Amino acid sequence: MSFDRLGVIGGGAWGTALAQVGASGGGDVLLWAREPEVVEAVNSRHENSVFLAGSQLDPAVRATGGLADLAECDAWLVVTPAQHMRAVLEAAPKCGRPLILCSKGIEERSGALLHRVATEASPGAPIAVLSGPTFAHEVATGLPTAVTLAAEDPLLAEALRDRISRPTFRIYLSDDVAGAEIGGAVKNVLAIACGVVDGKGLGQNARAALIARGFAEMTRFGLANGAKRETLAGLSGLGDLVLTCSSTSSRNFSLGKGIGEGRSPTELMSDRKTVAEGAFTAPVLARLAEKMGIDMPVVAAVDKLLSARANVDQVLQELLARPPRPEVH
Ligand SMILES: NC(=O)C1=CN([C@@H]2O[C@H](COP(=O)(O)OP(=O)(O)OC[C@H]3O[C@@H](n4cnc5c(N)ncnc54)[C@H](OP(=O)(O)O)[C@@H]3O)[C@@H](O)[C@H]2O)C=CC1
Ligand SMILES: O=C(CO)COP(=O)(O)O
Repeated sequence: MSFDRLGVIGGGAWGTALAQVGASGGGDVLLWAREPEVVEAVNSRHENSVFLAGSQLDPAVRATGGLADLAECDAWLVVTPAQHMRAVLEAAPKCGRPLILCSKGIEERSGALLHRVATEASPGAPIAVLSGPTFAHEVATGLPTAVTLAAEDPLLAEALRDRISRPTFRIYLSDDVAGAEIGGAVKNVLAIACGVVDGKGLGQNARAALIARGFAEMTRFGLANGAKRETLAGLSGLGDLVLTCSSTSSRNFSLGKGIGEGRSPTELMSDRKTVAEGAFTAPVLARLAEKMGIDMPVVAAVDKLLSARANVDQVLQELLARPPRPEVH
């Protein structure tokens, strides 16, 4: 298996940063973006001034607005927002190229993890998942980063790793596709909660407690959905949780911070062009947890805040009034 020419589906910050990684080792990359101004900026000025301003791209990254052009590529990195992945893959040519799913979320209407969505939209395509603590702007400038690449087929995983990894973009392999996806999806919801704590001025003790208790929720949900404990404790789970819960560089954390400062979630969401995936994952995750009988109080609190069924003081009071329980269960 060799993947000389990579396709990237999605011209947001992360798709653009991954395109840069894919080109930095000397291979060609074709980036599909919906917006003509992104295609034009990448092809004529080697930048994506809309979603990743300030990063100079390798000239080997070319952009297109035509999904059909991806048929020329040997494998596709799929980097659309989670809720748009199905529609974009359904519209893409059906040529069975390996798909590396790089988005983080759960499909709202089906409750499906993204590898299931991709399997349904692109039947027969081999699937891998790339996830981890990866702010796009840091990756695009070549700062050291490590990720999990999960695939059921070890030969596919190794071939993809050999094509994509760089000294500053280290790839650790796994066979736990569901585990890699669940960590990335759940941490976005927990990052909103940590942003609320910051915006409300609840202190760093509270944030650390939320990260640890949030990790317990991620673990319970993951284990009930086929994830391995060690994947959840690795880069794509705990690693990404720590990154996203500690920085205003995170869109999810910033959304939560705004809510904690007293702004309305609807107003905050309508103002944004970039995606805060946790806002779409929270309702479906809360619904799945309730249906499966999995205790996820922080996720439920974020869902209530986003849907304006409760305010910050009310969810805080509810969380603090929960009966005492053993830490490990
Ligand atoms: N940014 C990051 O640091 C990281 C992001 N991710 C994940 O990558 C995924 C993409 O995020 P990111 O690159 O940051 O996105 P951005 O917020 O930077 O950009 C939004 C993206 O959404 C696309 N989009 C908007 N509406 C649609 C639609 N109807 N159909 C298809 N695409 C649409 C935009 O395409 P268009 O240009 O055509 O408008 C654009 O590519 C998310 O799941 C995110 O969680 C993962 C790791 C790191
Ligand atoms: O997934 C990310 C870092 O790993 C990016 O986080 P945000 O989407 O919250 O910005």
